[in-house]
Amino acid sequence: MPSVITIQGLTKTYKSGHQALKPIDLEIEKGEIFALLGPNGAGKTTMISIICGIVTPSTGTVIADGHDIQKDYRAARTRIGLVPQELTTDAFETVWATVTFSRGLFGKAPNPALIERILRDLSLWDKKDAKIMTLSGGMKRRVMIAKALSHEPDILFLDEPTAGVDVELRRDMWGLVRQLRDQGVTIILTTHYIEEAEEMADRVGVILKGELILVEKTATLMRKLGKKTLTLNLQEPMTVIPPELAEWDLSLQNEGGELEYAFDAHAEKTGVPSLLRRLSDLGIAFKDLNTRQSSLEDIFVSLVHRDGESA
Ligand SMILES: Nc1ncnc2c1ncn2[C@@H]1O[C@H](COP(=O)(O)OP(=O)(O)OP(=O)(O)O)[C@@H](O)[C@H]1O
Repeated sequence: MPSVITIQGLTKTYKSGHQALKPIDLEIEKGEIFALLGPNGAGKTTMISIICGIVTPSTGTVIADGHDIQKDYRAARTRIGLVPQELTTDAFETVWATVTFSRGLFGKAPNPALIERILRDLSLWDKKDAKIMTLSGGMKRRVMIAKALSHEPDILFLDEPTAGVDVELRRDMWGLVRQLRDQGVTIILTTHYIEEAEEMADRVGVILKGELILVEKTATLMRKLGKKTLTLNLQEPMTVIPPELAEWDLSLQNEGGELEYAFDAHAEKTGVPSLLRRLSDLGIAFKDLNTRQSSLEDIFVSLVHRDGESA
């Protein structure tokens, strides 16, 4: 896939002296959904703001759809739609006026048919004459998306699109993002909801303390770093793990009622059959067993943890 955004050696040190971004190199592929995942203060908004021309980088370059975001700002910015975290819309305007005005800001000719389609796609059509202040929080978020799409960008940035929205609206947003991707829009979203990245993104970038520590296809990441857990529901609770089982990475859960074994599902020898044989030899009976693939959340927590240890 050709890349639609090329970031090279991008850094940002704020006037306060705080280095929000360490040198970042990243290619965003055309038509992908890329999730930038990181805890609060990791540098996600800083990175997006630089690409969208709101914050000036300290060093480095960003090329968006063939245009340097600093040297060729207007051309680059026209290709990009931004849905910021904060609602930045005039409360007294109507939905129709504010979305139409946004398109005009990019010097594009009026296109009422397009605005109508965007509002219909976002289920905002019956609110087109409503003043922004009368809308619910979820509706206001949809208006922010409509504004960002009004000038027909090829690249859409969504900064924490579902922070603080209810589960239903989150699902709606996900559906909408997929629909946009199917129309050929490249989507970059920031999130600290792991579930969102796992569910939505083709690729994930993990940013911690201004450093992009990992970029990987979501599926590869899950496969590579993912472990499996085997849980055995014991017939009789255990107080300690017998020394005969020391060679397996076991732990007791639920007051000794469950024996858990964490293993690498891709290893040639998982250790599962030999564990089950040994349990049988020791007369340890279980009522039920199940295995669970570790989620992106487990992976993320272990990465953050690892980073904390090395810091
Ligand atoms: N204008 C500024 N001046 C000085 N420091 C700033 C400025 N803006 C952000 N920072 C700092 O840079 C770091 C990265 O902030 P940024 O907003 O990019 O993080 P984030 O990953 O988007 O976090 P969140 O998920 O909370 O939005 C933080 O430590 C923040 O305090």
